[in-house]
Amino acid sequence: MNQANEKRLAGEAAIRFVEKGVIGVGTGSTVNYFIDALADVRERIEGAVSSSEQSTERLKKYGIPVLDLNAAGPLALYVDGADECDPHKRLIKGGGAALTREKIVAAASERFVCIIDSTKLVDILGTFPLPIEVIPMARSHVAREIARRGGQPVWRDGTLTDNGNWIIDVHGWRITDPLALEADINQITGVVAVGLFAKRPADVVLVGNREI
Ligand SMILES: O=C[C@H](O)[C@H](O)[C@H](O)COP(=O)(O)O
Repeated sequence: MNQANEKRLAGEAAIRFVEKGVIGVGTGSTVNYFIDALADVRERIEGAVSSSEQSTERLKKYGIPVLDLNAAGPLALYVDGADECDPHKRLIKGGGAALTREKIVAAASERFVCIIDSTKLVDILGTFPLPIEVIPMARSHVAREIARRGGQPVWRDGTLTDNGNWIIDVHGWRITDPLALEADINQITGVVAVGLFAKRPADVVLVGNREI
């Protein structure tokens, strides 16, 4: 099966987790399939909290109300894609630069259903360069701190996040202890968020329509 087909199946399969209330919605090409399927059951839900301007636009196109997280309160369900997923459901995210808002909505949600195609499954995280959102003036400082830890930082030149910040992608890390690395990077001054989801991994992973 091709990659796009697996993404579509995963997006559609996630609908079975949707109950009434407000749904947390992630970002990316796989989530776009979820939003398309969500449109068919929009009568069932009150609305969505979105993790990006991109997803907000798509949700609104279908007439799905987009709510502010502060107004919505804790969410029962968050559905999002990932760039890599290890056997413990820990993830690398942020290939689309939406990692910070994604982390916030995931943290505020009781259940995180991650939708991916099979190319995203790995034994050890790190083949996909690890995205880090940084305050622009801290870019060089954070890059030096990353290099000191053995990573190769590459500025994603031309990308501005929805929060007005920049992205550094870290190449060359074989992430054997994702929890420790996430905590360590979060301590670097100027880092807004790191695209490692180890403290808050997914609860359910759908690879195509197969739950693992
Ligand atoms: O910032 C983007 C997100 O973390 C996406 O969920 C991730 O990049 C996966 O995207 P896609 O479903 O397009 O492969």
